[in-house]
Amino acid sequence: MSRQHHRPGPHELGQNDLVDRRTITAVVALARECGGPYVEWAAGRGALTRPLARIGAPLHVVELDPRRVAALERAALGPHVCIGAGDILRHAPPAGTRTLVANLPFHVTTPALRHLLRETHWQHALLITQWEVARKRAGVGGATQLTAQWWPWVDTGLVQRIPATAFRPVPSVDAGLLHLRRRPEPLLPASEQRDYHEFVRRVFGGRGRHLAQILTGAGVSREAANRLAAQRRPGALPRDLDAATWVAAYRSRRT
Ligand SMILES: C[S@@+](CC[C@H](N)C(=O)[O-])C[C@H]1O[C@@H](n2cnc3c(N)ncnc32)[C@H](O)[C@@H]1O
Repeated sequence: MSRQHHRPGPHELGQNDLVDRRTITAVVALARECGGPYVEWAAGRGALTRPLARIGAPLHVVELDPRRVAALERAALGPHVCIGAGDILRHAPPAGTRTLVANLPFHVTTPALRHLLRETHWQHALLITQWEVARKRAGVGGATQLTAQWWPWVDTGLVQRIPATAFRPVPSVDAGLLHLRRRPEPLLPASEQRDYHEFVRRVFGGRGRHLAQILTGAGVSREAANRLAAQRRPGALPRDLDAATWVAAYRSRRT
């Protein structure tokens, strides 16, 4: 078959569907708490879509696989549910969206997360990702550059571990439920996003034997770098900083 006519199969599309009732109930209960209108990315066969639709708030659904889209349309979930065929990496949640829910296809987790963080029309995102990804993104046991870059605007929390047996086909690793919340009161103004992102990139890419040296190399005053490093455990690295310390370090740059 030519590349042009290649139709990705279930594995390539990351079609590990949720089948565990308890997990579905927990995700939808949290979505209900966060409130609608809703967007669901990567809706699949509708394991989450159906109970989300029953909440009754507007629900905008995106799925790439045309067969799955057609099946969701046939399910006639109600006039408040809009089923869209499309790529989540290109989808912009409509203005007014409160909560975005996604059991993310594992192969696009990081690009989907990057894309989501750049989108502004959502307040909560409930994301199912591989367990290690969920832990890292939530800053458990060390934060990633991407998490640190968005922390002043988006708070992250790890809700629960989801065993691999909750999916069909069963993936090779467990998953986790990640909760991103847009901070009602950001720790930095949006106008500083670009400078702050660059600062975090410099710190993560910086050289130095210890944290104070790395921070100084990224432009933090020596005094502030020593003070912030002294508040962490010995041997701490940039990934060990929390949101408040990142902001304090950014604000302590030499002018
Ligand atoms: C892990 S399954 C989740 C399905 C369903 N939400 C569930 O929880 O059972 C991921 C779904 O994303 C779809 N998908 C894969 N890549 C996609 C993309 N780039 N944009 C939209 N959907 C995609 C797959 O076809 C699959 O239905």
